[in-house]
Amino acid sequence: MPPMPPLMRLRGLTRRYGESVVFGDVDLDVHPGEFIAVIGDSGVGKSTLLNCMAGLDHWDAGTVVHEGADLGAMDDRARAIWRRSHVGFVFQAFHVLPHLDVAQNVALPLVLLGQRDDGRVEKMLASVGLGGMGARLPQELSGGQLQRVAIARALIHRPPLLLADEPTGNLDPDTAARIMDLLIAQTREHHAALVLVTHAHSAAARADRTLRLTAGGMVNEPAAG
Ligand SMILES: Nc1ncnc2c1ncn2[C@@H]1O[C@H](COP(=O)(O)OP(=O)(O)OP(=O)(O)O)[C@@H](O)[C@H]1O
Repeated sequence: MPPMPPLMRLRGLTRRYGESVVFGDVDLDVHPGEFIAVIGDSGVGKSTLLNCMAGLDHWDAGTVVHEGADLGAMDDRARAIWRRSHVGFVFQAFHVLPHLDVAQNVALPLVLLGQRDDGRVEKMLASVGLGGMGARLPQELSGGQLQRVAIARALIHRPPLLLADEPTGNLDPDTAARIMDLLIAQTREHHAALVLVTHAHSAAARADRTLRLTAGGMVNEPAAG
């Protein structure tokens, strides 16, 4: 059988600010359903790379291709439309909208895609441990609960690719461990690929593979132990 084509393929991806190269020559294949952890020194461009993969940032050389579609060839509008249906994004700072209640926050991707809820939001809230909390406002939630909302929102439209940028960075260690359990379990349940940027070795240890971003490209990080 021929090998499965990657969901997303990065080739020679390079990002500069003026004369200074943030990262260069990044090659990466993300396969359907796999969990990749990306680690690297502070400032090496992990968040920038993730934003490029989401089509939220631009790059200076190289390609990002998702299932044959070249993100670099799309204009901003086409990229936004692509992102809506194909990507879920979880940020360190939650990015939950304060004036919408929990259920409305989670339903947002469905609204943007013109899809019906069909009880999906309630089911999703229950599966992230927020059953019955749909009518609450974000200000009434803890940090861990806010990140559960963000995870539910990132997955509600069943995107094949979930990008998470330090999603537990603002949480205490116990809450962080529980949120990581949830993120991994939910990603697996939805058969999504997960690319996680993290400084936490405990989180990286749970990935199918760990890659280190360096100025010169992406290198395999040997498994610990
Ligand atoms: N507007 C800008 N102008 C110049 N350099 C910038 C700008 N924005 C970001 N940078 C630089 O780009 C680099 C990559 O930043 P990025 O946040 O992607 O790194 P990171 O690896 O995610 O860092 P951390 O682990 O600390 O979150 C940093 O060195 C940063 O100083």
